[in-house]
Amino acid sequence: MQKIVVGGGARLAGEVRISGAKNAVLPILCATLLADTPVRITNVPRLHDVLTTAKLLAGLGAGVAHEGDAMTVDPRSVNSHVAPYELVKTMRASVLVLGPLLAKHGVAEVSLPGGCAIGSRPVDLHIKGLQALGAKISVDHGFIKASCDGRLKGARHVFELVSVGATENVLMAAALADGTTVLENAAMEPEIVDLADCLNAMGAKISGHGSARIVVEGVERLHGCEHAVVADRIECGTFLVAAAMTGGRVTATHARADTMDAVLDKLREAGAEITLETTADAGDRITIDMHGKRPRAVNITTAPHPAFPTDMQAQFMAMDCAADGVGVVNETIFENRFMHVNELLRLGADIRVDGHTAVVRGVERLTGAPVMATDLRASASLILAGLVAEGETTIDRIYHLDRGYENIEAKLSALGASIRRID
Ligand SMILES: CC(=O)N[C@H]1[C@@H](OP(=O)(O)OP(=O)(O)OC[C@H]2O[C@@H](n3ccc(=O)[nH]c3=O)[C@H](O)[C@@H]2O)O[C@H](CO)[C@@H](O)[C@@H]1O
Ligand SMILES: C=C(OP(=O)(O)O)C(=O)O
Repeated sequence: MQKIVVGGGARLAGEVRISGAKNAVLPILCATLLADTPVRITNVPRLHDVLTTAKLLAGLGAGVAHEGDAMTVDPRSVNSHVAPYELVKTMRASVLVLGPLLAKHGVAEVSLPGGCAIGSRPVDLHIKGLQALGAKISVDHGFIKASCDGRLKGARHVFELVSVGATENVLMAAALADGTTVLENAAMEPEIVDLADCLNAMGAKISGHGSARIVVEGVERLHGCEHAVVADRIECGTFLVAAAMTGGRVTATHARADTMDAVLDKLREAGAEITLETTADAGDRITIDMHGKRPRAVNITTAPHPAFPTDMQAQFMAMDCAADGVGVVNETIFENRFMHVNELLRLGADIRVDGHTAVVRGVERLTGAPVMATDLRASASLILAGLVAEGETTIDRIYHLDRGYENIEAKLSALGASIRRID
């Protein structure tokens, strides 16, 4: 099994190009099932999760073609409505074919995704939202079985909790429903905005996306379009934290600063100078300069967008481990998203966990050690800690990392990090 070896001590400097967002491209690829002509998606990151989604779509019968950073999906040949356990278990986002298959074909069978390392992750809110649009749904032998007579019907639906995936599934289904759907307490993440923008380019009539109230006037058909995936704010944040921890100066290009307010504010609080520049051909350029200083520890509380993202919690915890002072980290989204703590402790960190709160006392020096990645962002946090630890840190189970980071070792090497992949 492959591992990543990180040597500590280099101060990062240079430019890094940010890829398209994993959490935007996955729902968008599922949304292509709603169209009746081919959809071309660009700025597609090369990620394992994208390959899994391509396999899932091909398994449903869609034509899928890759060409550089573009993917074209032809949904006209779809002839199955089953998302099998083998694919869903490796990628939870597979459940996002439920709404599109149901709305377009009137029937869908999707394996229950189950939990994962970060928590139990139920899909009850997806099911309730689709039922509000008139779907008949049962859970049987580990599968969600959904059907509807004719078109789904527009309705007003209030989500009990803010859920990114449930908002996406119901939004996609509502796009082809008969009548108007109003979604209240909807998630406001930038990836939802990107999905809605893509659906609108396909002919949908969606407004209010990016707010907690989304209005969807259902249409009878959606057509192909070309859409460029929004920049990955979590990948970008991860590189900015790497620069902050190493006292470096790094410019992230092709980024979207307006999706990253909470993260940029916390980096400023940690002592970083942040400069933003909008360009015509390279998106936003976000420069972080620590002027060689060690970061100050910061407190963070994760919450739905626009608050601090749970997907950046592990990386900021890694920063606090090596920072000056004490940082308190509150995780309010997932019940079990502290799996990285025990691995960070192996590198010499000082962390006390009490329920959903971790108190992190920055230490002068972390020390390299063999560690194990437990989930995607935990893997990233271990790389970050390794960048400032004395000696070498070897990270096992890096397949998690390949789900969501495109070429992370090449991008970090280009910034001067000592990092390599070994078999
Ligand atoms: C592919 C993708 O975009 N993944 C992101 C998405 O995951 P995902 O869409 O799975 O996360 P949700 O926003 O749905 O989860 C938020 C909370 O709601 C709970 N919940 C969710 C659905 C449901 O039916 N019932 C329920 O109780 C979850 O257990 C969790 O506690 O948003 C998360 C929160 O920003 C991110 O960490 C993930 O990176
Ligand atoms: C938790 C994440 O992804 P997923 O929902 O695909 O597991 C993530 O991107 O950090």
